[in-house]
Parts: sequence; structure tokens; C-alpha cells
Amino acid sequence: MAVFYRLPRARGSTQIFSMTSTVRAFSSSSISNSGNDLKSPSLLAQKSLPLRREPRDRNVHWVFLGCPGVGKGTYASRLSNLLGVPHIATGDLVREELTSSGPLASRLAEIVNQGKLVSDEIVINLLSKHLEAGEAKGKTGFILDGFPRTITQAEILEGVTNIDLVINLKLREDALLAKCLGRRICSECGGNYNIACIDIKGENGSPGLYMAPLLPPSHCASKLFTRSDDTEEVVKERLHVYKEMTQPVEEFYRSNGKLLEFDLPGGIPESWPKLLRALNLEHDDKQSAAV
Ligand SMILES: Nc1ncnc2c1ncn2[C@@H]1O[C@H](COP(=O)(O)OP(=O)(O)O)[C@@H](O)[C@H]1O
Repeated sequence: MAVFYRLPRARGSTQIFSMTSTVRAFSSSSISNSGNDLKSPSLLAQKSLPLRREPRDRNVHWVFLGCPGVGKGTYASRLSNLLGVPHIATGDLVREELTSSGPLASRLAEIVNQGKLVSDEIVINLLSKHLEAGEAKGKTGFILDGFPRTITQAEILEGVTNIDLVINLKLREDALLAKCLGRRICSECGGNYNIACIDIKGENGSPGLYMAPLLPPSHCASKLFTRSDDTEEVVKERLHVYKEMTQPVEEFYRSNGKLLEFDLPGGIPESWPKLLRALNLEHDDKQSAAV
């Protein structure tokens, strides 16, 4: 279908550090590589990042994978601020479209509120338009959140650009459900908050998990709303759809050596510094003090 080929080739993608060129570049660099497994997550992150450049000069083409509620939006948005590249969430593009008066609006609302995936064709169309508009404004690079979600989407993306890193965020399922049900959004500034306090005690040697609520500032408190697909029934369906349709995408990127697995150890104060370390970005961060 012609629409699949409208996704614009990311500007400068021939110059970015694809896995192959990165590995080649680093094998002749001063960083020792002898005897290391190139698919080891921390090494993979190091090798995906042009370490000697300033954060804002890096040409980032990254993807966030992970179940509903895991925090893709939170961490993608923080990295986007840190690295100065656009954060593009296809869920936001879909929600923008369904609240518009466009011809797709009511069909999209129905699909989203059932916890199903929108068709590859529609979502690629929305993403293409967004990337084209960004490109016209001189924006380069991206951190994708919520795309690709099917093998077809991953194959199409792979055909048009070099994705250099895929971060797979992971959290236990009982916490995912609680986080989706606790999610609140400010209707005015669009800020994402969470009123859930997750405190799961460790049992039989398995670790516990504590995630403090992420409460809104007082000027947002009276303007919060809950997403219509964040009900228990719909979240369970979204988790089921993730396992069926998106887990194979994790395998797709695992097998081509681009996947960085990241188990969230807790809330933002514990997870953000650990994520930065895994990405070898801890020295660039000015946000840690503000968590
Ligand atoms: N890449 C995609 N492919 C198909 N549908 C998508 C895609 N991205 C978003 N959607 C639709 O938008 C909804 C909300 O997406 P998102 O905000 O990413 O939610 P989640 O919290 O489930 O990760 C999805 O349940 C799906 O209906």
C-alpha cells in the first residue's frame, strides 16, 4: 500500500551510528572491545552512543518499548529534554486525531476505548505526517514511544531509517495495572501525573517494589482527567494485546542486537539515574536534582 512508503527517511540517517558502523568504529577506537559480547545491554548502550559528542549534537533515533503504564512517556520525555530531540508518542497522535473533527475520529475512539490497536496504515499515516511537519521545521532525530507495536510496523520503520537503540522498559504486571489506573493528566498543560502509591512487599526472596505517587502541582490539581482507556477492563485488554502483538517486536530487535532491556527498580528517583547509567549519559544530566 502506497501509504507505507510515505514515512520520510530520517534526515542524515546515512551519517548516524548504525549498529554495524558503530561496532566497526569502536573496534578501532581506544575503548577496549576484546572478548566482549556485543549484545550485552550496557555494552550495547555504550556502543550505540557517540560518546565524545555533546548531547545536543547526537543524532538519536531511539525507540521505547514496554507494556501500557510502564513509563515509556515519562522516560522518553526526560531523555528528549536531555538530548534535545523530539519525543514522538503515537498514542498522543492517535488521541489528537480522535478528538479532532476529522473523518477518522469516531472510528479511532471506538478502537482505542476497546484497548485494541489502530491499523498499521492509519498509525503510519499519522506518524508520517508528524515527521514530515517536523522535518519542515528542521527537526532531526526522534525518540519514538508506542511505535512500532507490530512486526509490520517494525519492518517498515527498519526499511526507512536506522534505529540505533531500542529501550525495553519492564515492570511487574500488578504494578502496571495500578499505574494505569492511577494515571491523571492535566487538561491545561498536558502534564502526566500518578496518584497511585505502589508498595509491594518482597516475598519468598523476591524483591518488593515501591513507587511513590507523582502528584500534580497545586495549579494542575483541579484540572486532572483520566484517559478513557485507563479502566481496569481496557487496561487488561491492552496488556493482552501487548503480549500478542508487541512482544514479537521485542524479539525482532533482540535478534538484530538493538535491544537494551531495562528493569525499572522503582519510581523516578531510583530509575532515572540508573537508566542514565545504562545509557552512559549520567554526566550529561541536569534533571536528577529535580526528581
Ligand atoms: N503504534 C501503534 N499502533 C497501533 N495503535 C496504536 C499505536 N500507538 C498507539 N496506538 C493506539 O493508541 C492507544 C493508546 O496508545 P498509548 O498512549 O501508547 O498507550 P499505552 O499506555 O497502552 O502504551 C493504543 O491502545 C492504540 O489503540
